[in-house]
Amino acid sequence: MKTLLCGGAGYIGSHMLKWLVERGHSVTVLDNLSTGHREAVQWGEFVQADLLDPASLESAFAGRSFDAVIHFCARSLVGESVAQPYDYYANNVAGTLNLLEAMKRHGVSKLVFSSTAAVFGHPVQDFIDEEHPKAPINPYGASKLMVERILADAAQAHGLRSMALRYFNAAGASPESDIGESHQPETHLIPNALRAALGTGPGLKVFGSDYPTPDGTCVRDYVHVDDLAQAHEQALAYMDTHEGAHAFNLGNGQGFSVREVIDAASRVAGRPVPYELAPRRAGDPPVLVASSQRARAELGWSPRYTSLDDIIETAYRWHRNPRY
Ligand SMILES: NC(=O)c1ccc[n+]([C@@H]2O[C@H](COP(=O)([O-])OP(=O)(O)OC[C@H]3O[C@@H](n4cnc5c(N)ncnc54)[C@H](O)[C@@H]3O)[C@@H](O)[C@H]2O)c1
Ligand SMILES: O=c1ccn([C@@H]2O[C@H](COP(=O)(O)OP(=O)(O)O[C@H]3O[C@H](CO)[C@H](O)[C@H](O)[C@H]3O)[C@@H](O)[C@H]2O)c(=O)[nH]1
Repeated sequence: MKTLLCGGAGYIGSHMLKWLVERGHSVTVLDNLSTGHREAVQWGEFVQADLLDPASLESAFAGRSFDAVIHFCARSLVGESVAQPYDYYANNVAGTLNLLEAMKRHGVSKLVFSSTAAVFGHPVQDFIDEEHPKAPINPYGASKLMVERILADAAQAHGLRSMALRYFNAAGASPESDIGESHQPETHLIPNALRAALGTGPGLKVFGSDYPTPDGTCVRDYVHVDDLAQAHEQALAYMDTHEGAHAFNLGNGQGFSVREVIDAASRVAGRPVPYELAPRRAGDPPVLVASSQRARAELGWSPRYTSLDDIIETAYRWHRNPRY
């Protein structure tokens, strides 16, 4: 199978790339390297192009044929999206429209799209399933929900088959430590906790300790990047037999508080995570935990990393000696 992997130089995209190539897929990566790393594209073919530049986008399609596109490209910092909404709607919505138009021109009719738990906004139930109301509370989540709606319209108008996969908190790294998470600036909890423990980053700030949760800190559902990669491969197969636009929530179904993550990171690193309590970060819901029953039932998805310590262990191995 020939796949165009947009955003394949990024954190989740590079794990997808490795996963697909190891399973015999032929992959072309398209990335503008705005937040991704050329060093992360260690397999397949690389085309430097920007979704906002139709001519460069065209160069990725020209002379190649693809069975499907997997689309990870996005600006994805919640706080930044509040401050710079135009940039977020331009990159995440207009960029995706350019991609959809190129796919239509070149007869590619299957898409897997990176959506997010942020499409739900404040949860109204403990386990968020696909039927949960979608009421994003920031431009990042709104931009992803707009794309989901465009995909539903594209199915009806153009027969596009699509799978929106809504990740909860992607975490961990390839067990071989050849690729891993390297965002600049790093805003995610697990890398920041590990870098604080290793002394390669500043002390961790715990954003909020007065939330209505058992220990006062936010609760999240951490899912390993390789388990996400497996779901994407299953999503590609699902579209062979299913028309239309579909959406699936992807998480482990278990929530861990920031304090529990700090304890786990300390256990894994064998040393304490230096931290201080800090004010709440704008836009953080207290609890986000997935129900992934639909993905389990319909895709046959079954995450292999169910222990938080095991997930953090793979991240720790990467952060001890990051290659980029
Ligand atoms: N990391 C998470 O926990 C998480 C959770 C939910 C959803 N997501 C979504 O998953 C996707 C990947 O997330 P990530 O953490 O790997 O992010 P990332 O920033 O590491 O990867 C995104 C990649 O897309 C590229 N890119 C961005 N805009 C582009 C453009 N206009 N043209 C070409 N390339 C472009 C970047 O250079 C980067 O390599 C994003 O769409 C994000 O919104 C991530
Ligand atoms: O240095 C830090 C970093 C994070 N946190 C806290 O740790 C929790 C997890 O934060 P992350 O930044 O690791 O993850 P988010 O839940 O904010 O973000 C994830 O979910 C979002 C949707 O809600 C987006 O999809 C985003 O791309 C994805 O990484 C939050 O309560 C946050 O306040 C800290 O206390 N200190």
